[in-house]
Amino acid sequence: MEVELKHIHKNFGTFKASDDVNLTVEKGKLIGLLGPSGSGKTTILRMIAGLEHPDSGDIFIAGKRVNDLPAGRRGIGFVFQNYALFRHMTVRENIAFGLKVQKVPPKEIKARVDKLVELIGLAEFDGRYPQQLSGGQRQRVAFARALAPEPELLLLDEPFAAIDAKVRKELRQWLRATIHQLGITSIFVTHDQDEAVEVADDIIITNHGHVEQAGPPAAIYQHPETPFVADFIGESVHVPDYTVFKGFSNGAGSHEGILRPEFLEIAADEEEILMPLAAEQGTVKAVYFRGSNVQVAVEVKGQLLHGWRSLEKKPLHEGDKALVLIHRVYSFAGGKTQIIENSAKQEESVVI
Ligand SMILES: Nc1ncnc2c1ncn2[C@@H]1O[C@H](COP(=O)(O)OP(=O)(O)OP(=O)(O)O)[C@@H](O)[C@H]1O
Repeated sequence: MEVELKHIHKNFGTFKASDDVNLTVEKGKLIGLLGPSGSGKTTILRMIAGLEHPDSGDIFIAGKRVNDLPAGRRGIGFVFQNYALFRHMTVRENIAFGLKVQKVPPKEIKARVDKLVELIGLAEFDGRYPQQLSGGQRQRVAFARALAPEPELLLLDEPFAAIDAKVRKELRQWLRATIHQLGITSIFVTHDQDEAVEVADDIIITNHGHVEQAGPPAAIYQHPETPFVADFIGESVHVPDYTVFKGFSNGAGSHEGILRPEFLEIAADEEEILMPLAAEQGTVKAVYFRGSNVQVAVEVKGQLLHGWRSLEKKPLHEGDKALVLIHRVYSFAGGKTQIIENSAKQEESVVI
C-alpha cells in the first residue's frame, strides 16, 4: 500500500474538516478525491503532504508512518490549481528550481530538465517565461516542476480548475496518459465528477469530512452505497415516495428514492413504447437541448422526473402529454441501497 490514512481527525475550531477518515491508495494508481465544496478534500491532501497536521490518526506512505516527518522529507510532488510558477524564471529555470535548492549537480539538473521539457511537450518553449505560455502549458510546467525531484507520490489540488473548458479536456487526457506512463502514484482533488470519472482509476468520495465510498468509477456509478453517493454521482433526481408509481407499490420501509435519467423512458405516445401498461401518464414541464439528445422534465403524480430523448424522435414541447416508463429506482430502505425493478413490466410481458 502506497498511502494509508487511519482514523484521521482534524478540526478547525469546532468544525470537523476530517471526521474519521480512512483510505488506502495502491502503488501506481491515479486516484481522484471527489466531493462537494467544503467536504474536506484539500484538507486530506494537505495532511498527506505534511502541510497540515491531523489532531489524531495515522498517515503512512510506503509503509512508513509519516505524521512527524516534515513536508520536505516525505518525497511528495505538489501541483496547485494556480500553477504557482515563478514569473521571472523561464520554463527551464522553473523546472530546475527545486533541484538547485537540493544542490543536485548541474549536469544532472540539465539531464532531468531536458527529459521533462520533452515529456510535457515544451522543449521548443523552454526559454519562455510563464506569461508567454497558455494556461494549459503553464500547468504542464507546474507538473514537470513537481516531478523534477523524482517524488514517490504526486498530489494535485484541482489541477484543471483555472483552465478553460476545451484545453481542460485535452489536459485531463494528457495527464492521465503521462501519469500512467511514469507509473507514479498520484492523488488529485476535484469537485467535478466528469473529471474524476474520466481521469481517475479509482475515486474516493468525501462528504462532511468523511469518506462515503471508494472504488472504480463504474462500480460507484452502478452501485452507490449511500443516498449521498447516489445523489452526487450521475444526474439524479430525488423522489420523496417512489411507491406511488406503477410497479413499485410494494416498497418496504423508507419510500425515498433516486432516479437517474437512464432509468426512465419518455415516450410521446403508445406507439413509441413497448410496455404502455407499465408506464405512467405525465405532463412535459421543460425540454432542454443537450447537443446529441434532449433532456425532458416530466411531472408524474406531482413529482418532477428527468429523462433523455433522441433527437430522431417526435419533438416534445412544454405542456404535452407523455408516457413515462420507470424501469427502476434506487431505494434506501433499511440504510442499504437497493435497485428496485418495475414489477408492472414483468406482468405486462407475461400478458404479451
Ligand atoms: N486553515 C483553515 N482554518 C479554518 N478552516 C479551514 C481551514 N482550512 C479549511 N478549513 C475549512 O474546512 C472545511 C474543509 O475544507 P477543504 O478545503 O478541505 O474542503 P474541500 O472539500 O477541498 O473544498 P473546496 O472544493 O471548496 O476546495 C471548509 O469548511 C473550510 O472552510
